[in-house]
Amino acid sequence: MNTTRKRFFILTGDPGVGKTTLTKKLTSSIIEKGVKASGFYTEEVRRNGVREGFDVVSLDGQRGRLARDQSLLGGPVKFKVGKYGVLVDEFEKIGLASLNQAADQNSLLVIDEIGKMEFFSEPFKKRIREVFSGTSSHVILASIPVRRSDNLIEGIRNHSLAKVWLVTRENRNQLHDEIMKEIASLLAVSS
Ligand SMILES: Nc1ncnc2c1ncn2[C@@H]1O[C@H](COP(=O)(O)OP(=O)(O)OP(=O)(O)O)[C@@H](O)[C@H]1O
Repeated sequence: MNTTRKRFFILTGDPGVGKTTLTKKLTSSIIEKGVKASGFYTEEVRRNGVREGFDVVSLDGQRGRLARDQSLLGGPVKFKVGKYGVLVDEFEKIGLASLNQAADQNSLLVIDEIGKMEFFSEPFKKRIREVFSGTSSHVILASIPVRRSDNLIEGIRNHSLAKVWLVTRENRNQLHDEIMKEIASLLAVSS
């Protein structure tokens, strides 16, 4: 693989705009081409229309709790984002572990998302620094929040190997084909 070609595909956009949905569609399309993929998604958890929190789901199908409304967690909560308590241990067991299993060269690493909740995990931050150091040969599909200016996230956004797409309600249905073309060309599979 050409080592200077952009291979960090980054989605950003407002909360709820469709980054996870797009990431899932792209990942399925890429796996269908026979490319190996690992990593995780974060998914909203709703009950009777009310958001209770978020789950972390690895590409190999394991699911854990990333965060829950604090009222649902008995006892004191160490890590909080708004009304949610973040379950760092559960995130590490599923999300971080899925990045550590990352397969060989030319495989896809899915990281949805790199945000405030996930950053309560120091080992996750360390792993993120490693995978974006440019020394591994993974193709990365990741999402980052649009409004957060953390040094590590800014470093990813401005990385010479990164290409960033702003996902909006207007473009979210077109982006799949555009991004798929780039990833397919990089991995030498048909789009
Ligand atoms: N292309 C689409 N067409 C119709 N509905 C969509 C589309 N993409 C996402 N949605 C809906 O919008 C909601 C939020 O989508 P999604 O979870 O993918 O957003 P997100 O940007 O990942 O959110 P978050 O910032 O919370 O991670 C979901 O209910 C999903 O079904």
